[in-house]
Amino acid sequence: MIEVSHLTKRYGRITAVNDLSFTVRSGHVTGFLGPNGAGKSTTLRMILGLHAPTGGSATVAGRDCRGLRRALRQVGALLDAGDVHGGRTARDHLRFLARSNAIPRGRVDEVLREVGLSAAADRRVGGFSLGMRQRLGIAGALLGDPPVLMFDEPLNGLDPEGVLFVRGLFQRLAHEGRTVFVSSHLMTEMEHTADRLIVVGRGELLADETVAQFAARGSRHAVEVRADDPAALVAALTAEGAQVVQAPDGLLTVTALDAVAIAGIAAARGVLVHELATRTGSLEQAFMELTGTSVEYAAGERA
Ligand SMILES: Nc1ncnc2c1ncn2[C@@H]1O[C@H](COP(=O)(O)OP(=O)(O)OP(=O)(O)O)[C@@H](O)[C@H]1O
Repeated sequence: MIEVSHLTKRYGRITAVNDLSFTVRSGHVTGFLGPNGAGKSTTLRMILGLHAPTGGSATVAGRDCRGLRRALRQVGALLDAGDVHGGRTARDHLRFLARSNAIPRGRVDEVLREVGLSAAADRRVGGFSLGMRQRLGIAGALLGDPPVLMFDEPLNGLDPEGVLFVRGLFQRLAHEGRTVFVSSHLMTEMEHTADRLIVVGRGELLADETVAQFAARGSRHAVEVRADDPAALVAALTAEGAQVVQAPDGLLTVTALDAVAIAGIAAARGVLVHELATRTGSLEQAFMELTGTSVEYAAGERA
């Protein structure tokens, strides 16, 4: 279990993480989702004890990771797949990690096999593709057989086979009762990877729920309506509790009432409906709606 309590990190005037509190449970794959610059990497680094928080605390299995000895046995992490000495072979890199964490040498070949890198074990990491580096990083996280695992954007650079493989691996680790915490800035990646989600924007918590609960936000229906007297229809629908947005061309987007109810209300008021269409939002839309005001860098944004 990972517990984050009122965690805050400031870099000068920038607040990267702001009073963040959440719990990551064992036995689940939990997605850590947020747009670029939302503070995910900074949070992961603080959980691992690599950065000191400005305020608050983070613990793994009840313990502060700062100064933890043989840390890879408690928590395995992939933070930056590029952070490996390119001149070393994959096997040498893992042997070095194993030695410094008092992990038996035999474990190196086991994890290489587990991530599908046995055939490349004696090749220099400098010649690895991004996907191979990700696999090597995952092997490093698995090395100490830890109960808690954290991965920062692990699906970056993986081909479709690699993505499926990693998803299967995360599910298996969770079924074994481990805590699996996976960051991403793409909802589409997390949709089939995680079963719980912690969503952040501008360093603050926006949602902490199951993927199914999050999906319920995404599947909220909106009904688009065109009518001969939009103003009268807006008044009638709003009186029935609907939320209505009117576009300059008269198109009404209605939420909180379904198409049948809207047609009935229009008929009762003698308003003629020309067009009535139900639109279903995607999970990606729900994510964008939730994080829309917290995106640090948006297309078309002026400095
Ligand atoms: N060492 C640092 N010095 C100054 N600002 C920093 C530092 N590290 C991070 N930041 C800032 O803190 C904020 C959060 O960054 P962070 O890398 O944690 O976000 P992220 O959610 O991981 O983003 P991404 O998905 O782009 O990796 C950003 O505004 C970033 O510019």
